[in-house]
Amino acid sequence: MSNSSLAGGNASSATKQIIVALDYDCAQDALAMGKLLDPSQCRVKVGKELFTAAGPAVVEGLQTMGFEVFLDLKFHDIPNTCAKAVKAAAELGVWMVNVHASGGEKMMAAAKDVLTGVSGRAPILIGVTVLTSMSGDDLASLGLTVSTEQQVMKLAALVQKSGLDGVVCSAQEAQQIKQQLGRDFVTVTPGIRPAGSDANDQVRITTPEQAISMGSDYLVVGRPITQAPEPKLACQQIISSIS
Ligand SMILES: O=c1ccn([C@@H]2O[C@H](COP(=O)(O)O)[C@@H](O)[C@H]2O)c(=O)[nH]1
Repeated sequence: MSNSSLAGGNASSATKQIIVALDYDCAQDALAMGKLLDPSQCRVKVGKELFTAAGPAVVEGLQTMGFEVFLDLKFHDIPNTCAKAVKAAAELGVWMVNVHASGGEKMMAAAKDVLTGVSGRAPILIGVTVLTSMSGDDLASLGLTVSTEQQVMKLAALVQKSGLDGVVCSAQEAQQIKQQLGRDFVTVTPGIRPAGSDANDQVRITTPEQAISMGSDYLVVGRPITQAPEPKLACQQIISSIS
């Protein structure tokens, strides 16, 4: 069974819906947080800061600890370069990888195509729609005169047309995406904030419970866990709140 067929519509009844964002500047801190977490209860995300600082070795280290890794590098380049980056990610054995939907259909289709030639289990490939840190005003400053919801839906449809498995979006848009693009189309939602916690630089936020009720498949949670006084407890509380 491919990774893709394990995702989407099945995920809401499965475990491991929490993806902890390990936004650190060195492998040591990321692996130390990994030791506090349980790979049978959550997945982890390696993003631009950690990967740039620590490279593929940190991905391998987390995999050795038993974690499935979402490599969140949001590739956005010409089709050939983007596809080769996705292939390199697949060869690292990551569980999920992403590209920016605004790279367009040709870029996304090339990224999907390259995975057919990868030996072993291909990663779930998703497209980033509108960053959860962005508001309608931010879109307007880019010359986009549509609402965030309209832009997310437009890009999500393009992601699906390009053959990818799903999208990164806010949980606020997850319900509409599921209604229009089908329940098997995966929704991965950052901007998760337990009630009372600081929004930081996030704009389109929901609580974990709201995200699940809106149909989100995977909830990306960083600072509410990694900067909590007791990260292990914070992670367990979020898992309990959606179980
Ligand atoms: O639209 C997006 C896409 C990616 N992210 C990433 O998710 C985490 C969120 O971390 P928090 O500390 O919970 O805010 C972070 O790694 C982002 O790069 C996102 O927030 N929004």
